[in-house]
Amino acid sequence: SKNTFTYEDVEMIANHILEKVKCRPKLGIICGSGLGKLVDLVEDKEVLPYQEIPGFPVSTVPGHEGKLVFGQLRGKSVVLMQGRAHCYEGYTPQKITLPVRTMKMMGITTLFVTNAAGGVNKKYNIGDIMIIKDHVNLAGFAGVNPLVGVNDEKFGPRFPAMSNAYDLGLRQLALAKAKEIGFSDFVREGVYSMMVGPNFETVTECKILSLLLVDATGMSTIPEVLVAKHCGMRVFGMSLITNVVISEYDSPAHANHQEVLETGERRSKDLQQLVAAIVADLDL
Ligand SMILES: Nc1nc2ncn(CCNC(CO)CO)c2c(=O)[nH]1
Repeated sequence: SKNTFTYEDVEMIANHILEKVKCRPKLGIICGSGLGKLVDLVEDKEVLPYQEIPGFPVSTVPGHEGKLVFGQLRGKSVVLMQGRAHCYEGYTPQKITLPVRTMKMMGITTLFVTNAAGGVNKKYNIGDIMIIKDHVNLAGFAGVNPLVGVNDEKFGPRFPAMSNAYDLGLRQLALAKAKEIGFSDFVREGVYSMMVGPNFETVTECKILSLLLVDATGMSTIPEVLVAKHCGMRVFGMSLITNVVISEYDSPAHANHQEVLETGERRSKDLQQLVAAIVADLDL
C-alpha cells in the first residue's frame, strides 16, 4: 500500500474526513497502549474507523482499536486517535505519521501524544505518569525518521528545530493541574526514548539508556512529534510507566505486553482525569 503522501494527497484525505463529521477539532490526542479509554470523556461523539480513511495505517496490536473519535472534551472540540500504528508492525515512519499531517490539514493546532513506556529512571514506579520534557530519537539514530526524503515547504522547513519540542507552557499547565488534583506523588517529568522494537530492550541496552539521560523508553510517539513540530503544532506528551526495564544481568524478571495492558487499565482513570483537567484550561 501507499507509503508516501504529497500535500495534495493529505488535503484530499482531510477533506474526505471533514465531509463525514460535523466537528471541527483544534486539539488532537493520540491514545497509547491501553489508553483508549480516554474516549469515555468525549461527548457528542462521531466515530470514523481508520479502514474508512484512505491511506491510514490500521493497528494490528492488542489494546489498539483503530478509529478517530471526534467530539467535545471539557468544552473543547477534539479528535482522538484510538490506537496508533507502530514501526515494529512494518509501517514506514511516513505512513505512521500520515494521521498527524491529516490532523494539521483539518485545522488541529495542538497535539497531545500518550504512550505506555518502560521506566528507566530507577526512582520511577509502575503506574507513574511521566510528562515528556524532551526525547532521544534512537530510531532516528538508525535512520528511522518520517522527515527523511523530499521536503514540502508547505508542511514545514527542510531543517526543523526541535528545541522546545514539548511545549513548556503545556508542561507547566500539566504539572500545575497534577498538583491541583493531588497527583504529585506519581506524576514525573522526564526524557522519553524510542527504539523501533518489537523486542524489548536487553539489559545492556537499558544500562545504555540511563547513560543517555533517558527516563522512560518506548516504541512509538517520536515520529508523530517530529512531524507535528515540523508543521508548527504545539505538542504535549505523557508516558504511562507500565513496567520497569530490567537493568540487572541474570534477573529472572522479563518485560511483557500483558503487564503493559494491565497497568494501562489500572491507571487509565487517573490519566483521563489529568488529561481532562489540562484540556479544560487549554487556550486553543
Ligand atoms: N521495557 C519496556 N517496557 C515498556 N512498556 C511499554 N513499552 C512501550 C512498547 N509497548 C509495546 C509492547 O508492550 C506495544 O506497543 C515498553 C518498552 O518499549 N520497553
